[in-house]
Amino acid sequence: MKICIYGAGVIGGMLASALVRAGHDVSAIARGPHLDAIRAKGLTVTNPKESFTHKIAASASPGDFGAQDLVIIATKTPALEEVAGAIAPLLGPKTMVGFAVNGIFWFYGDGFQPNGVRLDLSRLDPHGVLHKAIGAERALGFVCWSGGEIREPGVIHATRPGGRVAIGPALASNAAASRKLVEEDLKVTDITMEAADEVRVPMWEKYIGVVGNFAICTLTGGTIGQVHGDKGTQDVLLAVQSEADAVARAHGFNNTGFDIEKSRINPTVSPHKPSMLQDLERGRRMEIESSYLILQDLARQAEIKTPTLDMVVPLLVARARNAGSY
Ligand SMILES: NC(=O)C1=CN([C@@H]2O[C@H](COP(=O)(O)OP(=O)(O)OC[C@H]3O[C@@H](n4cnc5c(N)ncnc54)[C@H](OP(=O)(O)O)[C@@H]3O)[C@@H](O)[C@H]2O)C=CC1
Ligand SMILES: CC(C)(CO)C(=O)C(=O)O
Repeated sequence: MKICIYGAGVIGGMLASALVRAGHDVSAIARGPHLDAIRAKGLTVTNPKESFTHKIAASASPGDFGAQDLVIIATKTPALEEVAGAIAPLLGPKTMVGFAVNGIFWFYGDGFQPNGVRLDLSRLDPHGVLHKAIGAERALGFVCWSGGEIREPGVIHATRPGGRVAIGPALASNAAASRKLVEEDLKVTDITMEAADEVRVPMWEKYIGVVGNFAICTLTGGTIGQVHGDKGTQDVLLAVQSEADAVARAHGFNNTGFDIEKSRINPTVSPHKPSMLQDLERGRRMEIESSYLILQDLARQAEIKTPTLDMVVPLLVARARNAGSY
């Protein structure tokens, strides 16, 4: 397949490497020193056990590549509007577009209406450019559990080998096409790729699992292991996760897998700093809208009380603003 990775950072780079190894014709949209390094030395993706370097076509300009079978957008969400403005050359009539991003998908409310809740997700596509330039008809969610960091331009380090990605369509009418893509066409073996007919299920599962870590690691500067290792910070992060779980339940997602007692008994010992904290430390824009403000919106729309979130979010917004990251 002809696959373009739009934003070959941590997640985009890991996916690009797995897709090259599965035999696909992979190109990457990148920019700055990262682009220069990929062009000069190839894209290197390492993990504690392996290292792969791939010579792939890379450019800052989508016009260099033409229509693709699949485009996977793996930028941070604040860049999505800009990506929507530039993506046209990569799109043919049958191109599917995957969104490998954390948080609530911008298309969450397309073809989905929970009983009794009036959804308004306009915050995630304020000028409607994602709907106009890409559209829910060709959109797929890629929910990624792998983590890592850009070690230096051109070099991505994954915390561990393998990983898990759940892939599913924005619209239920595309479930069969999406399942075929995952189960027959992608042929990725190094990462576990699962087809999800309703991608909102793994979206909530992942989101509820990280929404507490993101905020508390970012506010404290600690790793996931550190914030879980302290009962006080763990209590706060689990309270945020419980509130997110309540919103998911109000939308009919009753089995996200979140269990407050299990989360407490098995604290994560990960030395990973979540991507949001990495963004803060590197002065990059943070995913405040798609990971936090939207959750408050959804909670209010569903009349769910979120007292912990309502204390944590203003602190996070202030932290991000003071660092120039929001
Ligand atoms: N990092 C992680 O461990 C994980 C991240 N995620 C999620 O995955 C998504 C992607 O995150 P991550 O991989 O960390 O992101 P990164 O910041 O590592 O990578 C994004 C890349 O896209 C580039 N980019 C952004 N806009 C453009 C543009 N207009 N043209 C060309 N290149 C562009 C960035 O360049 P530049 O640096 O110049 O902006 C950067 O190299 C996020 O939603 C994140 O929350 C999910 C699981 C784990
Ligand atoms: C790797 C993981 C799960 C850690 O919270 C993540 O999603 C991130 O850092 O963005």
